[in-house]
Amino acid sequence: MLDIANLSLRYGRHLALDDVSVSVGDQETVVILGANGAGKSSLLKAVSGMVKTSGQTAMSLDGLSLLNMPPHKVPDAGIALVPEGRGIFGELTVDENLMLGAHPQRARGGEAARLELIFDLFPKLAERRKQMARTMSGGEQQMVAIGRALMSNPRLLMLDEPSLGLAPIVVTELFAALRRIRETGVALLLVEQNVSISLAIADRGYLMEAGRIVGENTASALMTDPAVQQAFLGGTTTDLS
Ligand SMILES: Nc1ncnc2c1ncn2[C@@H]1O[C@H](COP(=O)(O)OP(=O)(O)OP(=O)(O)O)[C@@H](O)[C@H]1O
Repeated sequence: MLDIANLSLRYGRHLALDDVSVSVGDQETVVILGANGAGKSSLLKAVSGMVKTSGQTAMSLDGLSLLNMPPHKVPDAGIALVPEGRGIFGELTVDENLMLGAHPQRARGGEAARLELIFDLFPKLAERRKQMARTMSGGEQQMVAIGRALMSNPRLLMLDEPSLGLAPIVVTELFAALRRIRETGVALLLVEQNVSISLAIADRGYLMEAGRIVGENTASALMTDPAVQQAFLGGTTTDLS
């Protein structure tokens, strides 16, 4: 579904992404693993049209080229991003934040059904619909950010470090919701440093280092890969079943 080939990206003289090729199949969950500064956020920003690529980059969703697509058109193509830091509007209520996600043409008419799905996934939001977002906990704000992305009726949901700064029990709750979202048929492209829990919901994963893809395998193979264990996991795994 999402095909990225030979993606290169520069910030001035700094080559942040170097010949990166990544794909996400229909309804597939794919995780990009890598240390700080590896280029993970830049990859998601490139797909969202928020940064310009260079070189021989090819990027498409079901054959529709994403290169040169204006960023505000990307949600119309069926791609939603939950950015690092969430990007929600603190002075707006939960409902207002959610409705901001419903602007693409593909989301029109389905707002009520999507709200129902979101409140089923995150009952805490249903109880706090009129609450100002800035007064909510970090975990609840992340739920608002994911909910807002779902309001756009995406085929591909991209998440940039959704677990960042959250307590383990909240992370477990969020990832259980992500697993349910994937069961609704939405493909997920997940950038994470919490390797254990992200591999637990993923089909496949890529390892990224200094702007390059240095490994790729099924999630189960990566989970037991000694190199991954040593670099990220400290010998532990998470069971979400
Ligand atoms: N706007 C920018 N201008 C200049 N350099 C940037 C910019 N954004 C990112 N970089 C650099 O590009 C590299 C990749 O950054 P990126 O944020 O994509 O990495 P990351 O893997 O997501 O890291 P993190 O987990 O810390 O967010 C880093 O060296 C970073 O300093």
